[in-house]
Amino acid sequence: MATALQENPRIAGHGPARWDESPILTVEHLTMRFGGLVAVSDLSFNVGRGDITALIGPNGAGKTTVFNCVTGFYKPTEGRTVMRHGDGLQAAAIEDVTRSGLRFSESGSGGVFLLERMPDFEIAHRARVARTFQNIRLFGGMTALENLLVAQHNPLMSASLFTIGGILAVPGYKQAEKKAIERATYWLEQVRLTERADDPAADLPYGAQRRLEIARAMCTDPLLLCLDEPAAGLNPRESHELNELLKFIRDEHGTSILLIEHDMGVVMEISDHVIVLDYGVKISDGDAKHVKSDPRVIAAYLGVDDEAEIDVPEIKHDVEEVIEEAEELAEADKAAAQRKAARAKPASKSARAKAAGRTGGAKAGGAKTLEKPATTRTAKKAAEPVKSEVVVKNAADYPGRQPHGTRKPAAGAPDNLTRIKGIGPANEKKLNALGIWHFSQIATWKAREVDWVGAWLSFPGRIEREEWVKQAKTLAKGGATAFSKRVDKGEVPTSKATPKRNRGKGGKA
Ligand SMILES: Nc1ncnc2c1ncn2[C@@H]1O[C@H](COP(=O)(O)OP(=O)(O)OP(=O)(O)O)[C@@H](O)[C@H]1O
Repeated sequence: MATALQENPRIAGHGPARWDESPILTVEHLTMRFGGLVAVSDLSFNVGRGDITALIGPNGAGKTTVFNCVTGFYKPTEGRTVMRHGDGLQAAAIEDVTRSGLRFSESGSGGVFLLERMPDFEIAHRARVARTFQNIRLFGGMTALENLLVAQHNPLMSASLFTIGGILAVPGYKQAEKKAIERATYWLEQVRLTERADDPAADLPYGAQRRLEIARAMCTDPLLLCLDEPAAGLNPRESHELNELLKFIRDEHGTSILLIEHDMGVVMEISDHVIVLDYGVKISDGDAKHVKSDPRVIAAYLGVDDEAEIDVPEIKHDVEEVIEEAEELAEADKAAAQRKAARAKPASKSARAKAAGRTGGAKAGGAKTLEKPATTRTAKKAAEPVKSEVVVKNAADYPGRQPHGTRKPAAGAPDNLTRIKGIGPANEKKLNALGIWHFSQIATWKAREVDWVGAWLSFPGRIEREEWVKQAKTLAKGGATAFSKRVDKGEVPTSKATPKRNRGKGGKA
């Protein structure tokens, strides 16, 4: 059987691996339905041999579903997933296996494996695809070393000839056991856990448990390592160490890596190839540089919680432009107000007396006078569409109507708009620049305002899909949504921490 190292064109000096020329994994027209829900729709992509490939996308985009299909945890509704050992596309061999109804064919150092036809244990041990999970799944009561030995259960069982050969310590078994311990020791060293080899896995710190999971997967000697959010919960130092570990696995062992990750720092730094999903559909596919500047990716990420981690110069430019316009306007208004004040005559005696009378009335009448009902004129004014205080130069270029915005938030404190699902920190900045600070403002938007904002933020339709207005109505009344509760619990990173005392009413941060 060829090792990953021998198969890696990067290491063999054949130049950089190109995922379409030398794919280790090919996903073709993959569709996964759960009842009426299409979690993944007609998805195709290649994972390059010896590459680190990242699968990214907003929450619910379908990433884990793809992983579950590739690793045999789900049987896809439609589509073909091919794992290749050995060089080249092996197109003829793949067609032969597909037609024959077999699950795989192996020849010498090569082989093609139709993963959708194989059970998960066979995908792991025969197709040599290993995985880790979003939630750590170590054997907590076993030591770190034992976890790595259990991962090698298969070769040990084969060596014992599936009999009591292990207990009798037949030579083949002894040799296999020695190899298993050597491999486990090697990987413990690589993930810097040698000192903790005899500690129960559950006693290890979180970051160490994540590394141990990767070590355990590597003990199965995979050609493709699938990692589901390996950086989740890691601090910046641990994330950096993870990057180094993954690059080491790729460069020194030639293992191809398919990675789901929300941490864009990790994705952009180490990925050779990035595939972006949104609502189960591929929206971008290329190297990190290409994907980072793809407008479809920017639009998709504008709506999610971790968008701040994406470097999107286009947004910065937009925001700066709008803020600049707003500042110019404010300056002009201030100058006009000063000119008007200078021109104004001092108030007449009768006007002063009238004003004094009103004040006196208020004092005498107490709350009744202070809570004077709105006049017909003010009520009428409130019903009319109000011209926004924040003027956008090209407002007319967008469909619909610019919503009313105010230069300053009421009572000096804006709401935490990122408590609305679909508004991330970058969007919040753009909305603030537009004078939108409060849930109550978004709650008043009608279809025309939604159209305008959708076009201005460059993602038509998204606001309706995410139901910003509905969420804003609930939040404006001091209620909470399932998403805002997750933000309040700190499960979703946002631009600012929501203090506990403010989580109820309005959720000001
Ligand atoms: N077993 C299942 N049964 C029903 N629906 C499911 C199942 N697994 C996933 N889904 C749905 O499929 C969609 C995609 O989910 P998936 O977990 O693949 O997304 P994801 O991109 O991995 O999200 P996240 O980044 O939040 O982990 C979601 O709408 C989810 O609710």
